[in-house]
Amino acid sequence: MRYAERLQNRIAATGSRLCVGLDPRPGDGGAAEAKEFLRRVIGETWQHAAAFKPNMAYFEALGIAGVQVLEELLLEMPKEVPVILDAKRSDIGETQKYYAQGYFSRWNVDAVTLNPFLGYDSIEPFLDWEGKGIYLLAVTSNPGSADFQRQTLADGRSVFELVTALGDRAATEGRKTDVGYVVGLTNASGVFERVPDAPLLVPGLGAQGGDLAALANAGRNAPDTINVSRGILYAGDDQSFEARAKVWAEKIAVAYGL
Ligand SMILES: O=C(O)c1cc(=O)[nH]c(=O)n1[C@@H]1O[C@H](COP(=O)(O)O)[C@@H](O)[C@H]1O
Repeated sequence: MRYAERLQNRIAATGSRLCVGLDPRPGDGGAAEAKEFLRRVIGETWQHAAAFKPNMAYFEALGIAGVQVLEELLLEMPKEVPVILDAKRSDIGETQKYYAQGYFSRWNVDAVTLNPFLGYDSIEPFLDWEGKGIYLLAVTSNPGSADFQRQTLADGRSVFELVTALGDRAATEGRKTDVGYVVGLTNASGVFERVPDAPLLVPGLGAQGGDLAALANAGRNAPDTINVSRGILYAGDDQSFEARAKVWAEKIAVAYGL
């Protein structure tokens, strides 16, 4: 089964497009504390999760022990929930082969985020993996997305459309891996309608203040997932992880008109 189909099935089974971001910020307890914390988060939220998204940075920051925690958690995660590894890798094709092998084969994650700046040959090592997906950074949620991504080219296209052209090329070539895009909710104005069919990973909700109204009436049918990390892990209210995930999943469903 292709990645997009698997994700679509998960969304249909749960009625949720919530992607639970796994970005731990432990105290003095370090990697061991992060592991126990994330075990609780995963155990309480998975039934409301269309996907989980661990971001490599938060594990690498804890050193080898942190990466080991990620490796162990990947083995423990409920098999029903696709895992998007947020790695944002970018390198020459020869090196990317090893990232692809590490993530798709050794760790067996379902999808990864990639930075497309090095062009098509840099993503090619990720394109022939049955059942896997990649998300290319198209319009990110930070203010700097205006520096390159939302600039307009002489022919009227936006720079991010050069990114979506890479996915179109992969589809035309009949590659096995599904190509989706990262579109930050905070900068999504005018973007959703230009990528009608691709699966989107949409961060920026919660702590970054993205407005779900940007999704309403977008008329999307693709298997999009909307990420919330701090809004579930560190909301600073007296709610459980489960209650927070449920509320976000419901808000997203309403915005999508599910
Ligand atoms: O690729 C991403 O997931 C990503 C892209 C982007 O444009 N903006 C963005 O915030 N992210 C990631 O999404 C998560 C957002 O976390 P919260 O702001 O805590 O919900 C972090 O892991 C970010 O690194």
